[in-house]
Order: sequence, then C-alpha cells, then structure tokens
Amino acid sequence: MRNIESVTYNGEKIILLDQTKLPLEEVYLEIDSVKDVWDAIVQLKVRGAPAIGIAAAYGVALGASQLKEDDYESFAAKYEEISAYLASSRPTAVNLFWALNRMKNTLVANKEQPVAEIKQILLNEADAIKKDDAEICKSIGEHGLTLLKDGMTLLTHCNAGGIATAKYGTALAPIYLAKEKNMDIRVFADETRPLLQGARLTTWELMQADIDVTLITDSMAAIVMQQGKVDAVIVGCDRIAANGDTANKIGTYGLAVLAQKHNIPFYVASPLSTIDMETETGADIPIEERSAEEITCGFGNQTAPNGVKVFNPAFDVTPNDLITAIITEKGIISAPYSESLKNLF
Ligand SMILES: CSC[C@H]1O[C@H](OP(=O)(O)O)[C@H](O)[C@@H]1O
Repeated sequence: MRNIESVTYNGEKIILLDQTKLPLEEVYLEIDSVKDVWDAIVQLKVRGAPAIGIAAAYGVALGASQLKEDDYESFAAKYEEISAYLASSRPTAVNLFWALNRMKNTLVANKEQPVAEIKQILLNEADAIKKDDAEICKSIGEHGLTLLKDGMTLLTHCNAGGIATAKYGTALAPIYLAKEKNMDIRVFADETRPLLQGARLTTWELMQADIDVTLITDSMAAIVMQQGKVDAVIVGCDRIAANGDTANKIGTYGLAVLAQKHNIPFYVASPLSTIDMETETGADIPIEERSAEEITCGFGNQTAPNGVKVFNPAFDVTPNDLITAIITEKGIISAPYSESLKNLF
C-alpha cells in the first residue's frame, strides 16, 4: 500500500495533499500561514476528522513559531488567539478540538521553559499527534480485521481512508490489512453527495491499493443491500457522543436504517480521539451546514435554478441503537455504549 500522506511538516512549512484536486491531480500545497491552514480545513483541502486534528496541531505550532513575543504571558495570549481561530474552521469533527486541547496542554505543561524552547516542543507534539494517529489507525485495522472473512463485500460511505488520517484510515484500515493478508474483500463505495468523497477519494485510494471497489450512487445502497450483495457496512465518524450516537458524513444515518432493515451489521470505526464524553447525546453534536453552491453548482456545474432554497448539512447522527459495534484502537465495543465507551478511558 503506497503511503499517501495528507499532512506533513518539512521543518518550515506544512505540506498538505489538496484533496479537492483528487482523483485527477495529486497536488501538494506548501502552507506557511495559519490563515492558509484555516482555509484548507474550511475548503476540505485537508479533511477527515483525524487529518483535520493533525493539520490544526501543525497549524497552531506553525503560528506559534512565527510569534515575536518572548515572554510566556504575551506568547500564551497570542497562542490562544491562533488556537481559537483554527477552532472556528469546522464545528463537527471533535478531533479538531481534541488536538488543539492536547497542544494547549503541552504549552501549559512547559510554561517554565524559554519561549524558543516551547516553540520546538509544540512542533514535536504535533509530530507526536501524527505518529500516534498512524499507530492508532493500524490498531483499529487489526481489531476490525477480526470482523472480516474471505469473500466478504463491505459498503462504505464518504472517505475514512488513509488520507483522512495519518495513515491507514479508520473504516478502510481493516480493508487495507485484509489486502496485506491476501484476503478477498470487495467494497461498494457510495459516491457521497454533494462533495463526492467516496467517488473521488475512496475509490482512488482503494484502486491505488489494488482493492476491488465498485462505485455506486448514494441512492443505490438500498438495492445492493436488498439484493444480498452487502455483508457489512463500515464507516468512519466525526464525533461519537457519550451514549454512542455517532455523527458522520450526511447519508450515514440512512445507511444505518437500511442496514437494520436488511439485517446487515453496521460498524463504526473510531479512534478514541473522536469519542467525546463531554457531549451527552447525538442531539448535542453541532452539525456543520455548508454552502448552497455545493449542491446547486457542484464542481462548477450548475444543476439547479438560481436562488433555489437549499439545506446542506454536512453530517447526520446515527442513533446508537442502529450501530452493531464501534471498532476502536482498544478493541471492539458494543451496546450499551454509555457503559462500554466509559470503560475505554
Ligand atoms: C476518518 S474521519 C472520516 C470522516 O470525515 C469525513 O467528513 P469530511 O470529509 O467532511 O471531513 C466523513 O464524515 C468521514 O467519515
């Protein structure tokens, strides 16, 4: 499997794979400003909960490295402004806030150090967040692999692959590890309107890895399940509430309802960094709403009348009772999630 890195740091600049250019172009952006990190997150040039967290970690460290303040109090005040700005980019994926919180804790833990030292410590912490994520995703893959059998066909939604994380992905991690073991695993990838992360990114990733993938429109998920072609659904997530309700890309909830109707297991793959025990239920998860143009003029092709009213939530919430199991780096957990999630921490 070619390791395609969505976020790296070259000692001066953040290098981002521009995911809006895929699948036709593999373009890497050299980012040296916090504003450009913010823009990249907002425009989904970097996307996927863990990758957003990693980008924000490098973003706040990069911003801190450029600060002129040399006393801790002034430095920390400016640092807070940078962190708050990056936190304003997207509201749903809790990894953004989890990563910024971990970076803030690193700052405070080293407040007795000279500011120049702190700047390097922050960059090292961003590196650690990225390294940890790759190891966590591999572990999710290993646990998820226990659910797979030779000859299975999985359906996935959006992109929860290597480019949504540091490496391996979450939902796609078990599939990559199954490939390494020469298992015969096939995948249906929902195109995932309106931004087509499935059509553009998941098919691209899986084809790069020589994994059998079939692209379907979101509306075709029902018929492939009805025809008995799907053995399990596996998706990523952007925030899991303390009771197991899970926010993921819009369309996921409908898949979970369909899976229940057809007695098909519905798995969510999630690092602990995407589990938010401070958010009690799915009703408390902020759902990002995006521009009308993403629907009326997707990829520059107008397909709806000027001025039409549009509702464009980027995520929906799957109630915990529709989730068969949650695959984490610490193992696979099942209902009742209020208890099983608590035991992970
Ligand atoms: C491994 S996190 C993937 C998760 O993030 C995606 O959202 P977006 O493309 O808007 O960042 C989608 O919900 C995926 O399941």
